[in-house]
Amino acid sequence: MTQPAIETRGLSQRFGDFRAVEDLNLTVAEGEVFGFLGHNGAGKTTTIHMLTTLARPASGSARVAGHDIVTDPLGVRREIGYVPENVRLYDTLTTRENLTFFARLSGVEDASDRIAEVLDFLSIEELADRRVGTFSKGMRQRVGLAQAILHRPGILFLDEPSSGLDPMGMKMLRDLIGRLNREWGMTIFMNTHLLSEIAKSCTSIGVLNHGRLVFHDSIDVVMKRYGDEEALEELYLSVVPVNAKGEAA
Ligand SMILES: Nc1ncnc2c1ncn2[C@@H]1O[C@H](COP(=O)(O)OP(=O)(O)OP(=O)(O)O)[C@@H](O)[C@H]1O
Repeated sequence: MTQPAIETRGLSQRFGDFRAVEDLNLTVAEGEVFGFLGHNGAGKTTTIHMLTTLARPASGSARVAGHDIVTDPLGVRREIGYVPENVRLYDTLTTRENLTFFARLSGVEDASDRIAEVLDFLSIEELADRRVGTFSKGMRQRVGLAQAILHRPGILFLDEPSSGLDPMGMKMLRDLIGRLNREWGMTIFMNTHLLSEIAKSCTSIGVLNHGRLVFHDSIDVVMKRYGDEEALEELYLSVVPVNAKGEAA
């Protein structure tokens, strides 16, 4: 059996007395498109920060591509790509200059060939020699995605990739995620608020409520049990109770 792409055991994060992620036990198999769902402040970004080694957990452990996030963070970083919700780029540089800079930083060999390949894959050749400072959210996100996949990572983390995109941008992003998964064999871990995106893109889903995993199953099982996309909402509301103010309780 192949090792899981991601495996966490009792993974927890605290900020002072506040428990942002509590005792997370989660396995994501290789080749999955995993959708991580939850209300604002549920702990999704905090989880991604731990798994991408940007933050050290308070307790518990996790392995990403077989590497321990605490004892072997460089091993993890070599195997992953990460697109944060707000992609950080050098606004005065062009797309190509940004990508060249990041390629050098992460030791990518044959940087110019790799850059040409990702520009072509993402259909953004026309953005190559333009400064990114003037780009729309969707354009910036594609440059962020280009940066994240330059070294052909096995696992790609996306934090709220659909946020701020128009319907066309969302469709384009969904197609790209599908192609990265099918054609490049990437495992995708995606934080999202959007049930519709989960239904269209994901092979499995997890639901986080106030830092705790309250549901995890394959999309096939969910669809069989709940029928359609609307029923996903029913599932979500059944595992994340809502208080009188309409907030996750
Ligand atoms: N550095 C920090 N210091 C203190 N509290 C933090 C810190 N980072 C996150 N938090 C808190 O931890 C909780 C989880 O935040 P997180 O950003 O992980 O949520 P999220 O599920 O990604 O939400 P959103 O969908 O709004 O991005 C929130 O209550 C947040 O305010």
